[in-house]
Amino acid sequence: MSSDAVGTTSPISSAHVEVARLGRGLSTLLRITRMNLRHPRQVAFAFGSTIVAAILQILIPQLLGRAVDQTQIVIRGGVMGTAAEQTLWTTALLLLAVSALRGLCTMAQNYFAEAVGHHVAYELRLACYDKIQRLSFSFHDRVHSGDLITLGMLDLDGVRTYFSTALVRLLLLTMLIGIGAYTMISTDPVLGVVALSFVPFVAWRSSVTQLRLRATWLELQERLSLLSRVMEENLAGIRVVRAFSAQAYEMLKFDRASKNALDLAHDQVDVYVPNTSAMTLSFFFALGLVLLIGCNKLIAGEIRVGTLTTFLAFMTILQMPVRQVGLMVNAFARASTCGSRIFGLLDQDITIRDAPGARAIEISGGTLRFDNVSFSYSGTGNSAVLKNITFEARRGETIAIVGPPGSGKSTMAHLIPRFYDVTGGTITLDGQDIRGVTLATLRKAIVVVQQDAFLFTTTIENNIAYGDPWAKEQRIERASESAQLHNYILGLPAGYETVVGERGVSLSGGQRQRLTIARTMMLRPSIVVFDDSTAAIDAATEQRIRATIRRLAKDRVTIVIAHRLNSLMHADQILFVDNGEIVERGTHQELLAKRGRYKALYDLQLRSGDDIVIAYRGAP
Ligand SMILES: Nc1ncnc2c1ncn2[C@@H]1O[C@H](COP(=O)(O)OP(=O)(O)OP(=O)(O)O)[C@@H](O)[C@H]1O
Repeated sequence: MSSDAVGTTSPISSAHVEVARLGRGLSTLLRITRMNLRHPRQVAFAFGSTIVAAILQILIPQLLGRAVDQTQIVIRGGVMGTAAEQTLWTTALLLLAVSALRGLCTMAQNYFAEAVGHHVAYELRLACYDKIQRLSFSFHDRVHSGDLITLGMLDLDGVRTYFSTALVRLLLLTMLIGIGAYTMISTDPVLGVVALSFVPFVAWRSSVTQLRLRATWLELQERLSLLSRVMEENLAGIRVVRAFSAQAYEMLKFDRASKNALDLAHDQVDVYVPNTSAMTLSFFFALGLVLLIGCNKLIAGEIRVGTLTTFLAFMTILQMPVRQVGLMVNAFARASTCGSRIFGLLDQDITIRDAPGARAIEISGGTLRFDNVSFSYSGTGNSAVLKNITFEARRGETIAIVGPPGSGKSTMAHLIPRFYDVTGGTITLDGQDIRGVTLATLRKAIVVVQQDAFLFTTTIENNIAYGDPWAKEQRIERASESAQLHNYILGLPAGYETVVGERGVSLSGGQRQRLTIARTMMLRPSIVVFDDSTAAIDAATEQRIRATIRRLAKDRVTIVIAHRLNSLMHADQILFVDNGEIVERGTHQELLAKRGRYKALYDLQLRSGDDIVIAYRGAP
């Protein structure tokens, strides 16, 4: 048990953890900064316009002070007054020009800073999407798709805003506070210190507020992600929900998740409101003190009205940036957390990939061989799902796999296109270990027709031609004919142009299956695995598809996984799998003659109405 778990963490070890976390945070920020710097022109324009905007902003209080002094001289009148009137006009025009120019510079700063952020977000979005396409199935088994969507939306936004709200703001605040403090203290040290007295307090409270809000914000993100997961699952399983009349239960689940998010939103208000008031109070307190001391100094003739005006204007100008120190600190912290999550995904090891020097697969005889194959999802020898599987299938042969639910049939199918890698033994295709050939050529040669028929939200034609988008119309039609779908499609008002999928025409389970079979037939694979893919099809249609599959099986290896024995009786070899092992093998006749598990299942299926699972258990 770790020391953390028993609550005896030593201060030294927790300090190490903190240092390690800080190191990781810094390296993440450096990595994001490097990505920003890959856009040097926009970065230079953003920083350049920030520097000019800051200098112009600092000029404004000084021009105001001068204008007030000149106004006093004008009011006094006389020759001096007439001369001052001219200068006052110049100062006023200068003030206008400086303000306008500062506005333009701030616009340029925002424009270029946002542009840098958006470019970086675009690059990261593509990199993440590309990585998700290539990551192994074992990764997708572990990570919920809702979490990946959160990563794509919220975390990317945290990195996108890093340049504008952290780096550019750091430069702006350093210049404004630094030059502002220097100008005020060098003009009048006492008044300068009093005027700046609110800065440390506001900067501190603003940082604390933002960091506390951030902690709750992260928690809120977790809770919102849970909320979207609940919603996603509800929508995906809407038929199950309705069938079980579980709306009230689902509503309760959603309400609970929603309430959790609401509680946290209340906590955020509790942090935000008192701290904002304290910051405002401290600013006005400092402003009052400056007025009090400034007026005394004015009466004593130590400073001019213009100087006091400059101080008050400086304070007003500084107030906003100082309050934003917290936003800046938060932007650094947010970018560090969001960035580390994104880089965590990008740095994921792709376990299933081309081996160094992998070559394109060469199909000659088209012989598939499992040699003493074992497999476990955890990657270790423990809890093996498959044990010592050995069989061979030659071109033109059909191998059928049958066995109780959970016995490992689909797992066997998933090992052939390397959705997972074997943990022991080898799988070869024409003598080439499938781990030594390129994945792209392997997966063109081997296609698995899955149990759940997934369709994209596009036309029937595009769905069928998914593996070969440039295929000619006749080929698409031939594929759908062989899947017994052509006549049905012609009967639809838009024919092959009918949009299917989530927002399109609904197809029945059987029609969806036939469409995926047509999609597979387009690829002309050397090995095709039908993973219980005719389960949702009525017996008559299944028989017609089976005839087609048999015709197609002539020049390829066909593997059929099915529970209905009439789908696989014709196979050249039937493997009866139980608990990850082949317990019986042979042709239909041979297996019947053995009078073992297969025969028991066959007898049961002859007597319609019995439960298939009883037969699996009731082996003689
Ligand atoms: N992605 C996965 N991660 C971990 N374990 C898994 C995964 N997929 C399947 N399993 C486990 O592996 C075992 C074999 O599953 P598999 O899907 O291969 O069985 P099957 O014979 O095809 O079952 P069915 O006939 O119900 O489709 C089961 O115990 C299952 O729980």
